[in-house]
Amino acid sequence: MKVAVLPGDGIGPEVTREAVRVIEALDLGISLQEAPVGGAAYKAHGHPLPSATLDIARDSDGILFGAVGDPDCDALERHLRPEQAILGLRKELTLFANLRPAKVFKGLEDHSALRPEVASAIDLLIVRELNGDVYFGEKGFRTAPDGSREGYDIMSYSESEVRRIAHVAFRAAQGRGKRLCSVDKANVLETSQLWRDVVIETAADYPDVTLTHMYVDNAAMQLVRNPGQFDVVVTGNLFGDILSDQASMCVGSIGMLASASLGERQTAHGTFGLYEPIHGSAPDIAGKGFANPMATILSAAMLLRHSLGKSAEADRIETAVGKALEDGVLGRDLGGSAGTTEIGDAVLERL
Ligand SMILES: NC(=O)C1=CN([C@@H]2O[C@H](COP(=O)(O)OP(=O)(O)OC[C@H]3O[C@@H](n4cnc5c(N)ncnc54)[C@H](O)[C@@H]3O)[C@@H](O)[C@H]2O)C=CC1
Ligand SMILES: CC(C)CC(=O)C(=O)O
Ligand SMILES: [Mg+2]
Repeated sequence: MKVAVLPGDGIGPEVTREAVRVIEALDLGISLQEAPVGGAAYKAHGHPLPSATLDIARDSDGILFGAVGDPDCDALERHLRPEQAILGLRKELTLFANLRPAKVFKGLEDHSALRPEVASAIDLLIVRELNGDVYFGEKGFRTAPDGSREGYDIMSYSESEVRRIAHVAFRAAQGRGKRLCSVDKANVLETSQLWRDVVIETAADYPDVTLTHMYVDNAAMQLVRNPGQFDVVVTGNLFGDILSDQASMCVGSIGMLASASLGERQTAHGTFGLYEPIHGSAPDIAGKGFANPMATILSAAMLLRHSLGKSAEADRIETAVGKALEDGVLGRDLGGSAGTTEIGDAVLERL
């Protein structure tokens, strides 16, 4: 079993280190190969996603990814910016289905941005499309007829892109509470109208799943009003990006939400995928030793479950994280004082 480890920038290496310690402690004979990505790769090799890194990622059974993003690189041309590395990996490896589960761990109810009785009901899965939408459309700057500057990014989805993510979401709903809410902006956007039409067509294959639709502005509101109403949410790349950061605060912190990005490729052990916390490189706290590594540790659990066929070990990691939280091991993001390594130690002790 081969895992590519791409720590990236900012807190990426700090949180990835803790997840790697957890994987190593399980002693599963996994071979870990580290490679540079993001701003770190740009500084060392002149490109945020060097071809050698992409080869290591492609050649693995699964990828553990930290985060990319470096304020020093914000003035670079778009194709050289650190963020292009994660976009490039998702696109090059056809990882189109991003699963972002959000559930309140026991004991965290009081640490949510919501009232405890509202937060405690959260157990949802955001299925975010990852290969299309405005992130990958034609973009650029142009001069308007009056001589002023314009920026543009084309939003589009093809029928096949919507259909394949809809199938993933319906199947996920079948394995959970059998309720799927498709989030779009079909009252304004043609991209969303197509999205809605294709999701409705796909529903015919899943008569056991109840499908509803919600506009994204309402969904943002419902997520804080009554998040317990959601089981599986399927949405596009941009809306899913935003709603998942919002969901993270509903469960307590962005430092808690893990993710899996999957495609269709099967390996000898499971489905090939990339696993990363939903947060970014957090330059504001990088190097200070108090980034919460739990989202990355939980991402490692998803890696074991989906890509390496190690469900029992994934359960062990999730249980250990839950126990650490119940025992009051909380990072600063959750109102506690535990540092990055201390949180890693606490999870390891409870494995
Ligand atoms: N997949 C990726 O690699 C992503 C990269 N980014 C990049 O990261 C950089 C920073 O972006 P931001 O908008 O600031 O988002 P961010 O997610 O990095 O940080 C947002 C806020 O949450 C806090 N935070 C994030 N993760 C945390 C953790 N594990 N523990 C405790 N606090 C945590 C940060 O300190 C910050 O105040 C940018 O360059 C951005 O493009 C952003 C999101 C995803
Ligand atoms: C940095 C972006 C490309 C991605 C992002 O914010 C995310 O995937 O959550
Ligand atoms: Mg994001």
